[in-house]
Amino acid sequence: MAKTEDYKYLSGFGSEFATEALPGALPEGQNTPQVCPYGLYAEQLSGTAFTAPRETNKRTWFYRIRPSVTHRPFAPIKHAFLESDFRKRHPNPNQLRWKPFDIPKEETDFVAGLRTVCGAGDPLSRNGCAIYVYVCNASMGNSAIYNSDGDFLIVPQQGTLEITTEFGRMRVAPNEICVVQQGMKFSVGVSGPSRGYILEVYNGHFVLPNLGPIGANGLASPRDFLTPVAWYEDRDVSEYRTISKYQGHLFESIQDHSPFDVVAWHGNYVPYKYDLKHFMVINATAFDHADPSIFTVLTCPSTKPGTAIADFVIFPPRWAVQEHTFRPPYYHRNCMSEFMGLIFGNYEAKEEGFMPGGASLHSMMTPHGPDAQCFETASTVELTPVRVADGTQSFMFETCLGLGLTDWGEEKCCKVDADYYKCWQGLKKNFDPNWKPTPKA
Ligand SMILES: O=C(O)Cc1cc(O)ccc1O
Ligand SMILES: [Fe+2]
Repeated sequence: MAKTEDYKYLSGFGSEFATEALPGALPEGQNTPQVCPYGLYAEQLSGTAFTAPRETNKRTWFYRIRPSVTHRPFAPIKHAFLESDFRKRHPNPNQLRWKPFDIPKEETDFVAGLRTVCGAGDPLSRNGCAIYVYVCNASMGNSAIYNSDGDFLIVPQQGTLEITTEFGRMRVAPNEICVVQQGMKFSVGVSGPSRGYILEVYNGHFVLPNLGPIGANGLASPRDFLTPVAWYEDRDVSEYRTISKYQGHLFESIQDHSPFDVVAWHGNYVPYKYDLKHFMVINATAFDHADPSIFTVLTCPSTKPGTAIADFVIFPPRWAVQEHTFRPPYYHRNCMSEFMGLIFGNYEAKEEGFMPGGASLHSMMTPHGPDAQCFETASTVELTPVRVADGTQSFMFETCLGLGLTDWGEEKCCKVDADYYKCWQGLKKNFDPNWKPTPKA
């Protein structure tokens, strides 16, 4: 296990980075010299079409000990809980809540611990998204994975992930998130029972949301996104396994060395992490409840303006100060699908039942909102300035797509809380046709 001082990062979102683990390993003035410094091979990883507009064009140049192509053929491997057919089951429009997902007792690494909960679209036409939980307790050892289908946004809930990538090493603890984009090889180390959530997008890459009238600063700041510095190992082993998730299925190929042999790289197509405590919270300071989009950390846009394939939204600790206002989330019906998870603490609209390591899903147009207990309290409480969500962190993956559940998500996980709907049944009729406004003093 690497020590804390071994983790070094470059700061910036969408930046052009250049980093070398040996001095002079990056060629000067060109990408593909006839012979690269130190006898390295040049290899480009493209994250967008060669011809994508300059503003969105993403690629990185690796200088590595051997090119990635030195592997034996891919062979399919089975995984009981990965699914990419989101129309297999009959649709279920109900509000769903899951109790905390179990972490297996038997040895399970990050890949074996992936479970698809729900999703939309498909990776072949590069349209859609998928939501997973991971539950594991063992490091990946001499194996790595890359996702040919899309980008992974990983949200650890329990246990710190030590992620070795071709770019370098990142340590990602609960209350931090990381993004490992399409095609980037990574291997996950853990030091105990670990659990978290993953949002996968097939369409494109995550970007920071536009700030509009907020101005040039606010929400997640570009400088707080961290990308690892170059790190390599020159390690020959008899069997190193590289797994590709390709068209929703896993394939493995064997090679005789570690794929983490990139001595230097430069480019703007990179993995990154972000600590949620840096989020600069903006919210209503006079009255009413601001829509949760005000808490968007990252968004994967669709081609429809302002409409996301998926947003990653958090509910961070903050002050609530609104006057003459029902402060918790309002009751609503949304044209988008909302999947929520809880990293720690509790969520203001549901003090009970929604637990760390569990989840909820409120699908398109399915009504939801505060439970009966929350409504009673928030309708009568004195409206002094109060801290909300202190010591807590919940989040939402919100998508414009309809989400289909998997067998594991709806049944095999055995965590669906059949009593969820009851939390709203106690909402009373308070209507009084003779009601009169209280005279102002
Ligand atoms: O449903 C939820 O709990 C998420 C949510 C929070 C909020 O503050 C406003 C709308 C909304 O969907
Ligand atoms: Fe909602």
